[in-house]
Amino acid sequence: MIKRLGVLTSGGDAPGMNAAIRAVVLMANAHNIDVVGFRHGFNGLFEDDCQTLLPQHVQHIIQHGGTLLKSARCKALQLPGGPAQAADALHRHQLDALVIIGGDGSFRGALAIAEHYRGQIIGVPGTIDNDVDGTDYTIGFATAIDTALDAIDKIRDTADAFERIFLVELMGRHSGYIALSAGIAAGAEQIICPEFVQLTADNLKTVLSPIRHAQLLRGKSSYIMVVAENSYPGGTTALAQALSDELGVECRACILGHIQRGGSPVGADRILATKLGAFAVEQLVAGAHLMMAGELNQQAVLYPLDKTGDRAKQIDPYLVRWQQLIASD
Ligand SMILES: Nc1ncnc2c1ncn2[C@@H]1O[C@H](COP(=O)(O)OP(=O)(O)O)[C@@H](O)[C@H]1O
Ligand SMILES: O=P(O)(O)OC[C@H]1O[C@](O)(COP(=O)(O)O)[C@@H](O)[C@@H]1O
Repeated sequence: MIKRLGVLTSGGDAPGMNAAIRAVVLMANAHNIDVVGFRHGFNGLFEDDCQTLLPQHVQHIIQHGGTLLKSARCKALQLPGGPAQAADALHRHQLDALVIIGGDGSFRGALAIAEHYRGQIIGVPGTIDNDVDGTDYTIGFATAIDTALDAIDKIRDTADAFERIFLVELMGRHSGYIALSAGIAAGAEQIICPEFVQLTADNLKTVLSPIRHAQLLRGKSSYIMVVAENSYPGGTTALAQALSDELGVECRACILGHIQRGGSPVGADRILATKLGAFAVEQLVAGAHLMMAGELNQQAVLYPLDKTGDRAKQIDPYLVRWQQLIASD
């Protein structure tokens, strides 16, 4: 029987986290469950930084980016004794369950706490990277794509005017979901992400040949390469320099950075966050433990928390083939 539950947002913030907090609080309220929100991710457990969350606290936050509870990465949880200390805090607050809104890193932290915690734990996937198994999409991904797209469209205007080659670096840590999706939607000539190729200074040929081919075919014209972060040693600026040296024309790098994490969540993220936040609470009430509330084929599903970081989810093979086809033309 759940009487009190804790909720926190952890890791990289993602648009839609507020919508997820709102859904958790409103669904808990419908089940007469009290909610305590911990601030600054897991740090809130160590620093006793928390607040009661009532329905009026989550009114009109669905449209806001960021997170009402703040987010952070937490070193203390990774120190020896950290998970036990975090579990003690949950016991002290008499919490029967904890909802963690974050990515697979946060879920690893949750699993570490679970070894010492007597209550139930459930995850809700919130990260712009979409690199979590057990859910087709993570909260924040759709908004990050639209934000990146808006920027790339603008870069296209200036690239067209100057007939320049641009490398636009997008986030994703070690996954290419954002780069592939935004690159496809922007009509980028090339997309470079870890799933396609591991680039080094010695194997630039795969990147150079399509550019040279396009130059032969079209002459001087704008050319946009969307590059997932961590795709090249030294980063995208170094890659732009290496390409400039090889091609003898200036290639410009644009690092989009944290802009991709901000902004009002798009409709798809608000809906996903609402569905998964509400489902997480319902499933806790039904007894779920060490699971993530995800969505597969439009169905809310439970997925084992310890499998969410397996990297089994594949980026769309059809779009990969499409991109390879057009990159060679
Ligand atoms: N193996 C682990 N043990 C304990 N805590 C962890 C572990 N891995 C991640 N965490 C916690 O989860 C936090 C968020 O993880 P991170 O990978 O940065 O973000 P995300 O949840 O978005 O993937 C970390 O700062 C850390 O406190
Ligand atoms: O804000 P920071 O700490 O520089 O982290 C940047 C990283 O966070 C992200 O924006 C989101 O990643 P997580 O959701 O896994 O934390 C990554 O795309 C990026 O690599």
